[in-house]
Amino acid sequence: QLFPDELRRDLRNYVKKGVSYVYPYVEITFHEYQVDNSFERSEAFVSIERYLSGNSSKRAKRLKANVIKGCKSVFLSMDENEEVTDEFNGIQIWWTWSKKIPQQRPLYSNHRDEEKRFYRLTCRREHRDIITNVYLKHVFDEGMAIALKTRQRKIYTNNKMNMWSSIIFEHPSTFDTLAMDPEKKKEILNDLIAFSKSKDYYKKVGKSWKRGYLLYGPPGTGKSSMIAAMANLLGYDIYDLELTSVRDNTDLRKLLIDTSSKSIIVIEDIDCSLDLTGQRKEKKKEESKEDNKDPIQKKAKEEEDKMKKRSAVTLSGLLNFIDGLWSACGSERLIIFTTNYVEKLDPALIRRGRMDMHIEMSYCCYETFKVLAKNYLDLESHELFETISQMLVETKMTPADVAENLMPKLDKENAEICLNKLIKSLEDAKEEARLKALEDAKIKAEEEAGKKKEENGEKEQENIGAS
Ligand SMILES: Nc1ncnc2c1ncn2[C@@H]1O[C@H](COP(=O)(O)OP(=O)(O)OP(=O)(O)O)[C@@H](O)[C@H]1O
Repeated sequence: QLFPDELRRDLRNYVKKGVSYVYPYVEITFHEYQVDNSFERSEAFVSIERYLSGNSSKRAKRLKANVIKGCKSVFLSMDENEEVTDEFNGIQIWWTWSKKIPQQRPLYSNHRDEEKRFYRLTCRREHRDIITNVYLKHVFDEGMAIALKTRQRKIYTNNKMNMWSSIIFEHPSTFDTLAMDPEKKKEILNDLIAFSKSKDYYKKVGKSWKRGYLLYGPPGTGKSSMIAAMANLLGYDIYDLELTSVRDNTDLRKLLIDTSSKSIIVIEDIDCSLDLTGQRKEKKKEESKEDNKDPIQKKAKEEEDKMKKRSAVTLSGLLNFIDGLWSACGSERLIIFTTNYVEKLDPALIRRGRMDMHIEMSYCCYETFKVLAKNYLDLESHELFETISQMLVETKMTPADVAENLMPKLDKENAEICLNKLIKSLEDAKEEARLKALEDAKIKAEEEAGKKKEENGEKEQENIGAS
């Protein structure tokens, strides 16, 4: 008690210095909160926690189990004062988790004033450089990768306040369940995997790390299923952008900035979203054609136009969104457009470089059918396959319609009943197509006859005028 405070402090410092002189180890401490009044956990601490969760669950004897918000599995971490050993390039590293409780508690304290949690890394002094320059980067990268792998993925959509709102994304579609030509599927799969591993390549060629896909084809051919399969393959979030709800280009840019890396930005049915079709010059011509349309079609067109007019996003705004300067914020991103009418789109929007890969999702072929039969009926072959194969050549049916027929509706519906149901549907579709072709031919003939009559009438008028 008589020993003065200053002397005690000096003495402690000298002892520490003396010990560190002979102590062959270096210690680095990572606190949970870098600044005392910060509410955000330090990124380094969180990464170490993730990294050690895999490591410590194998080696530590006492573990804590937590369920973390946004994480899909139970998270294991080492318990207090537990030590685990890690090895990196033949070097041993020791990690401990501990906490300090201040002796004097402030009057108004929160939980972080009470205990200060930290990880401590210990390594031999001669390894200091490799640990600080290489090992720690490895720990942070691994921690980040584990966080991405174990997080709950989300699907976002833009709301009226021009912000993203999200729910957990749990679509079951994968490349195994996706029915399409196997060669094409393999090509897309390889392209995606190559993209996800090309960080350094994109840096080398001076391009931001993103890729555009255009998915086109009739409704029900699996465009949305393909997007879900892509997201599941790469572990990306999805941002489903509803362009008609975006007021103008500034709002579009804001939404872009608010997206995260490792994500897919989707604009579905882009031909219906905005007046971006590049056919504005032909509008007048089209308008005269509109007058001849039947009232229901006309009304639908008017509704579509009204939706488009609500937004002031322009084609150039959208092009900037895809590959302007702002698009470089964030990385590892796919931009996907889907459309049922690829010919309606402005060529500038879908040129290579913007939409790097154009993928046609088409009507069901035999290969597509075989995947669906395997998925829905667990069938790899059947005597009716031959008949179906021939019918699919003659009749156009979307995979969605084929799938609907293959799905057993009642318990008593077995595979054969479902296949026969499909055959009946294909026959009906074939007959329908035949009748429609006849009807179209009749209309065309009538139109041509009408045109001829008009021309003859005009000629007669001219002759009368001349005479
Ligand atoms: N190629 C496919 N592989 C597997 N299932 C498919 C495929 N195409 C369609 N389906 C089935 O049909 C349903 C509808 O398909 P999906 O929504 O992916 O089509 P789409 O082309 O996006 O249609 P739309 O253009 O109307 O949005 C899916 O839920 C899926 O069950």
